[in-house]
Amino acid sequence: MTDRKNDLTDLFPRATFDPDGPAPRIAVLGTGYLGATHAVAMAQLGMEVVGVDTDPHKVEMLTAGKVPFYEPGLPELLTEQLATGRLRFTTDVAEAVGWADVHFVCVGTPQSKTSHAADLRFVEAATESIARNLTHDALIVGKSTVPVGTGARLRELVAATAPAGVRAELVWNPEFLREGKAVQDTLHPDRIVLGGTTADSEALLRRVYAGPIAEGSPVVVCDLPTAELVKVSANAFLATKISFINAISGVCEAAGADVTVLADALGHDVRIGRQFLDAGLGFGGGCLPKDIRALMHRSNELGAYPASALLQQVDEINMGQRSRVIDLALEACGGSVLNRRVGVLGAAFKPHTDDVRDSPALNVAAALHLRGAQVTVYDPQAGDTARSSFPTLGYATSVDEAVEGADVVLVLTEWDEFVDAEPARLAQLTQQPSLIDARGKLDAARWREAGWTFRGLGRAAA
Ligand SMILES: NC(=O)C1=CN([C@@H]2O[C@H](COP(=O)(O)OP(=O)(O)OC[C@H]3O[C@@H](n4cnc5c(N)ncnc54)[C@H](O)[C@@H]3O)[C@@H](O)[C@H]2O)C=CC1
Ligand SMILES: O=C(O)[C@H]1O[C@H](OP(=O)(O)OP(=O)(O)OC[C@H]2O[C@@H](n3ccc(=O)[nH]c3=O)[C@H](O)[C@@H]2O)[C@H](O)[C@@H](O)[C@@H]1O
Repeated sequence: MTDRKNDLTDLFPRATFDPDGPAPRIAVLGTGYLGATHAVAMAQLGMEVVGVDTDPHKVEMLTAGKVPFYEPGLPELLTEQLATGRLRFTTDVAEAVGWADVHFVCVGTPQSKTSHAADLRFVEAATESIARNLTHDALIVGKSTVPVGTGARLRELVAATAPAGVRAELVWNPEFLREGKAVQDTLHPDRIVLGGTTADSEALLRRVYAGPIAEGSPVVVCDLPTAELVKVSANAFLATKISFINAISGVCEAAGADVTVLADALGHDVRIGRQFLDAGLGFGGGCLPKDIRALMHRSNELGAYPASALLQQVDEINMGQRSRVIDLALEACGGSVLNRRVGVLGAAFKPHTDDVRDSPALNVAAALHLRGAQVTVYDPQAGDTARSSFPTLGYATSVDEAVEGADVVLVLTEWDEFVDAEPARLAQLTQQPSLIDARGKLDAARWREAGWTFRGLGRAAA
């Protein structure tokens, strides 16, 4: 780190208006999936960065060059950026805030324990801790996903908390990265949304994102509520697209049509597009489910009932897919899974991550376990995270071990390892070769030829 003395009076304007002056120093509060990626990416873009977390274990790991979760490409970039001396991690928020010019808020906004609303305690605490520790003019940038209206309330908090004489602006710059592709999405975003900026803060953020902007990422400058709503609307639209195809998959099943071929045909229409039309077990993860529920809740608060009614249906259709897979498993075992061996392939909420937050796969596995099945789960990356969330399930360290002696095998996350598995060899390991493909990615003909009874969502039974 260079030892640059902070100028308590003009640092913010200097960083904004002088393109040849020192690049703004960045603090990133919260070093989870979003924040760790963001901190590393900001260093990669050439800025000096400090990542701050209240969890000393995470800070220790990141400082040692270890990413506390599985995200392809991130460990290599972390190691590279630590070596430049531009990137460091700390639990000392006062030191980090006193040092930085731009403070990104990347802490969690989980679903509240008692309602569909977002729990904003972490965002409030992080923003308050920034405002309280400011020693010079600074920009606070919200990146966490929040209900519309949050930024306006946080501005009041900052105004009430920041030391007298310090100029602190608060803006919203939501994040759209996908887990599994987080590095790529952060460095090459589809768009950069800047909400509630002044000319100064817009210029400063354009400087922070100069790399992606030069590469063509479009910048949308808007007011604070629009920026907050763009984020949750994007997730709500993606969720709606998935629930739409899952609703149609039910019609396909009843009518003897094939939902995968149908989705391909729909996707050729550029107005529709093929992405997010994979029918199956539905969406899970740390974001889509809680974000549509938070938007449902906020729409109700605002009296915007059509939005909440629509999202209620999207949520119900999505949760219904989990029940449909449980029903298929019961059916495959003759009506009851009591004392039956169930091999579960997949625990993560999607491939290329070890994230099991609201994972449909683990939800189905746990439901079958509750009905008396002996469930053995295998996931190439999410075994440890799954075990700590659902310690009562059985865990295997290979596909073979999970399939061994199974009465039915369920593919619940579409890892390549499962899609490319050898059906003939695996059939020999089972009690009876019975398979449920809940993600629609397996080649049914290949598995049937190898002797498997193959069932999937959205395709007629053979
Ligand atoms: N996970 C993802 O792919 C994306 C997440 N988001 C949004 O980003 C936000 C964060 O999500 P994740 O990174 O997944 O959550 P996470 O739970 O992985 O990370 C949050 C981190 O914040 C830390 N933290 C809590 N309070 C703090 C404080 N006062 N000061 C410093 N650190 C604090 C926690 O210890 C934790 O490490 C959420 O609003 C989420 O909806 C947005 C886009 C993508
Ligand atoms: O706000 C967030 O945190 C992020 O949420 C999602 O990203 P992510 O949760 O990483 O995962 P997605 O790739 O969107 O998948 C979400 C879920 O939908 C499921 N899905 C996806 C696509 C599809 O066609 N069908 C389907 O069931 C996946 O299996 C997974 O469970 C959004 O795609 C990101 O843009 C957003 O930034």
